[in-house]
Amino acid sequence: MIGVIGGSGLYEMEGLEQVEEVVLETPFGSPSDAYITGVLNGVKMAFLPRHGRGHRLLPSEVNYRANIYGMKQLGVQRIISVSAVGSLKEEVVPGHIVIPDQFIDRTKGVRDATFFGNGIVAHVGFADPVCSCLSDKLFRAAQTAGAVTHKGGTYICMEGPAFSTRAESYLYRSMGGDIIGMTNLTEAKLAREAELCYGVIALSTDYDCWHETHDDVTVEAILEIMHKNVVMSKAIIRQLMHDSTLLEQSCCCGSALASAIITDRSVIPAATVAKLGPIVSKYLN
Ligand SMILES: CSC[C@H]1O[C@H](OP(=O)(O)O)[C@H](O)[C@@H]1O
Ligand SMILES: Nc1ncnc2[nH]cnc12
Repeated sequence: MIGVIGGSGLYEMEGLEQVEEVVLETPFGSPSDAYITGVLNGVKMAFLPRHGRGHRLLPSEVNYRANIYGMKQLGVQRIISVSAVGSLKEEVVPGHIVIPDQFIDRTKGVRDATFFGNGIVAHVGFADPVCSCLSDKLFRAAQTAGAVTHKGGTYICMEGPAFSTRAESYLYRSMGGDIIGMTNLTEAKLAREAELCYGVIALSTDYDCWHETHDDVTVEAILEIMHKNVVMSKAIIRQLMHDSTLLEQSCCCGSALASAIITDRSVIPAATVAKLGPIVSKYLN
């Protein structure tokens, strides 16, 4: 099953058949909203609006653990994130798509970004934080759907909710950032821990506040361009469902925990084992 997490401007997926609304509770609390499951072009899909329907949750308030855990419970193996981002590069024009392959963490540590703790320690590899196979497919689907698409790029993940200062925006450019947003890094970490492929369709909406001849970013400007971009992101997802290799797994996302759990199995508390069951059980027996 394919999971789609819709960001700013993408709160529903049209065109699904056999639609069901699934309300889940997880050991990590409530996901952002009910999951919408269904079938798109013959492929099973689960959709979740990251900020909830009506956009009620700040980037720091989103319960990323519950969202990813819920996807795992539903049987999802690959997650596609659709996100609005600011552009930090002249050539990433608002309206373009970026399929990022790196992140720089500028969050402030107030988010829960691991499933581990409470008696079980694991350190997953995160050198390549997105699934390159899924990202390749997203790139091809975006190009076929007619979007100007940039393959690869570094996503700066800031805490927000206020946008960056001009000095920060210059700094992020000098650090090699290509795009900036507030959500994807946390999700990517949790998806890796849950052994799910994770790929991003980033929709460039603005030039943040570094560009001399473009206005500073505002929510109004983002939403104006998002209305057009959301149509494109839906077209890309529909296109992706036609990819006959979509469900083939040639990456190693599905075994990310194989050498990551360091804790002696005999000392892991039973309650922790129960809580993390869908994620770790195959390594504890
Ligand atoms: C509404 S603009 C700022 C907001 O948009 C992006 O969210 P998402 O990644 O969910 O599309 C950005 O990260 C901020 O949360
Ligand atoms: N300039 C920006 N900064 C952070 N998040 C964003 N999302 C869209 N545009 C953004």
